[in-house]
Amino acid sequence: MTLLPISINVSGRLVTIVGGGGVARRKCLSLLEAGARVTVVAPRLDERLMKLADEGAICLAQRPYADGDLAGSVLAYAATDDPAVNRAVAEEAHNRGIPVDVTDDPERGSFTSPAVLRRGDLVIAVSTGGGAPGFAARVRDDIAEIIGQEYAETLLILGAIREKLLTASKNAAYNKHILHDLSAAPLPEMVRSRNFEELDRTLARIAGPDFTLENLGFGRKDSP
Ligand SMILES: C[C@@]1(CC(=O)O)c2cc3[nH]c(cc4nc(cc5[nH]c(cc(n2)[C@H]1CCC(=O)O)[C@@](C)(CC(=O)O)[C@@H]5CCC(=O)O)C(CC(=O)O)=C4CCC(=O)O)c(CCC(=O)O)c3CC(=O)O
Ligand SMILES: NC(=O)C1=CN([C@@H]2O[C@H](COP(=O)(O)OP(=O)(O)OC[C@H]3O[C@@H](n4cnc5c(N)ncnc54)[C@H](O)[C@@H]3O)[C@@H](O)[C@H]2O)C=CC1
Repeated sequence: MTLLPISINVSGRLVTIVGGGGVARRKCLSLLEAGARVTVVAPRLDERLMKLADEGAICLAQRPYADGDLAGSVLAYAATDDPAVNRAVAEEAHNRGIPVDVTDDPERGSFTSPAVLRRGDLVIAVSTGGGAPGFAARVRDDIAEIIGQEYAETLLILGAIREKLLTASKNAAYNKHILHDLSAAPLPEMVRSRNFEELDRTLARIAGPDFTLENLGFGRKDSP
């Protein structure tokens, strides 16, 4: 399958997961990380999901799926161990125009879940189009060896520079040129080695003398 990767904002929105086993748990934890309001419909619950329901972190309908359960959801997951139930969930989702991940039958669904690496706001998602999900996780782990926490810190710095640049000057071509050069510079390497003097010199050279870590609101020694 050739799929289109997109990044969806589910913050504060309702997402329904039908099924409450290990697969549902994995989807649920990613959804909570992204700030979704999650409802799980399943007669039998994984221990972790049960605990989340007890804590009020998710809503629970502890019963078999019934047509209509997807009302008001922006996304749906069919994650039961019963293919007929997953098909019924897929059908309701398609009828309502709700994107659905059919976890046992990707061709029937409208999206699949990638293996995800998060470094702060930096998100790296790996998909094999359903070909070999375990391999997607392995590729994600390989990337994690290369892309460390310094990329999250670099992103914070670049975000602050971008905001300052965009407020200071409306010259889009000039800003684009600076941001391009900053993105290409070895900033993550400098952050990793805590070489903040060189980082400051590089920022000043590319963006201008005002662009020091201190001026951007980052304390020196513990920056950013
Ligand atoms: C289509 C998709 C639908 C979806 O769920 O979205 C799907 C479907 C299926 N997965 C199956 C098996 C496994 N899935 C994993 C793991 C993950 N599966 C994920 C996604 C996806 N799995 C979507 C495609 C993603 C893509 O290809 O890009 C990950 C990446 C993300 C996530 O789940 O959030 C997560 C890694 C999470 C992490 O580590 O962070 C492992 C490894 C393990 O468990 O350790 C195994 C066993 C090894 C193997 O089979 O490879 C089976 C057979 C079930 C059976 O045999 O009964 C089906 C059904 C079928 O293939 O038809
Ligand atoms: N996408 C993925 O990453 C993977 C997908 N799978 C597929 O996902 C399915 C689920 O896997 P697990 O979570 O490990 O299974 P599991 O056996 O741990 O959980 C199944 C869940 O489905 C619920 N369920 C059964 N009938 C239901 C109904 N009528 N309405 C609502 N809920 C119902 C059960 O109460 C239980 O909570 C498997 O059948 C397999 O095909 C399996 C492994 C990985």
